[in-house]
Amino acid sequence: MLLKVEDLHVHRGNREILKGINLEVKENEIHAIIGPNGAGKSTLAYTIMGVSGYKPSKGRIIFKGVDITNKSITERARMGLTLAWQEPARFEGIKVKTYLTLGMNEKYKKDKETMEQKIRESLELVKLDPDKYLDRYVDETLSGGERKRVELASIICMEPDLAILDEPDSGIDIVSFDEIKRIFDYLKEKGCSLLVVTHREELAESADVVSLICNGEVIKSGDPKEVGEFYKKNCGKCYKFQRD
Ligand SMILES: Nc1ncnc2c1ncn2[C@@H]1O[C@H](COP(=O)(O)OP(=O)(O)OP(=O)(O)O)[C@@H](O)[C@H]1O
Repeated sequence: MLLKVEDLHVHRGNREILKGINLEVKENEIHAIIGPNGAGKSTLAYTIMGVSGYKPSKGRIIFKGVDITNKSITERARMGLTLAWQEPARFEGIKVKTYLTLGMNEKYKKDKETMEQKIRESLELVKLDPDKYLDRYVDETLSGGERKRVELASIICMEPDLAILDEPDSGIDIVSFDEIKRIFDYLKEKGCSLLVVTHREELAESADVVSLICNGEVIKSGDPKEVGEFYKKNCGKCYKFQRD
């Protein structure tokens, strides 16, 4: 098992947001997380990554057999875990090509040609013309959607063991399901696992496993179609779907 989340409890302020989450992600698995607004999906993503302010009050996070619950975000990143934020970050003074090189998987860093080829390939996959974007800066001169595409390109260059993607397609204009699916398939083929928070039904249905989170708990996990149908049928009817 690549990732094991055991009985995870997380508080924000004095509210308990995650109330005993159990979740498993296998090697080379695309695992989607679905659920209503405010269910705790992003909180789970940030807690797994170890973002400051998201320290569990109870439970454990095991990654590649190692308990990472108390490890820093940098240590987790070094172990092969990465997170793409819902809101893409800005990096003043850093060009797209530099940004993509910074996190690049060592295996592509052996020579300049291999590096350049990988950078170009990643930009093409996220539908940004390399000739136009390589020398742009990753700051507010790029639109939010463009930065989000650059962030996806950086994950393609990085090929982490597990990428946590928080709504990878939100804010991206006319990104078709096929486009994002192609990126996922590419990463899977390279041996990455993905934990994807999404509101997009077709994206969740194309995953290997879907977990439904409501009110800080995993309500159902398993076959994408089954979990998706359960969600549609029950959303709004069950007390579990109501927020505190
Ligand atoms: N600092 C905080 N203090 C209190 N409550 C918080 C704090 N931060 C977040 N929350 C609450 O935690 C709950 C879970 O938020 P989270 O962003 O994880 O939900 P989500 O499932 O990702 O929602 P969405 O689908 O809208 O992105 C929300 O109700 C939110 O208001």
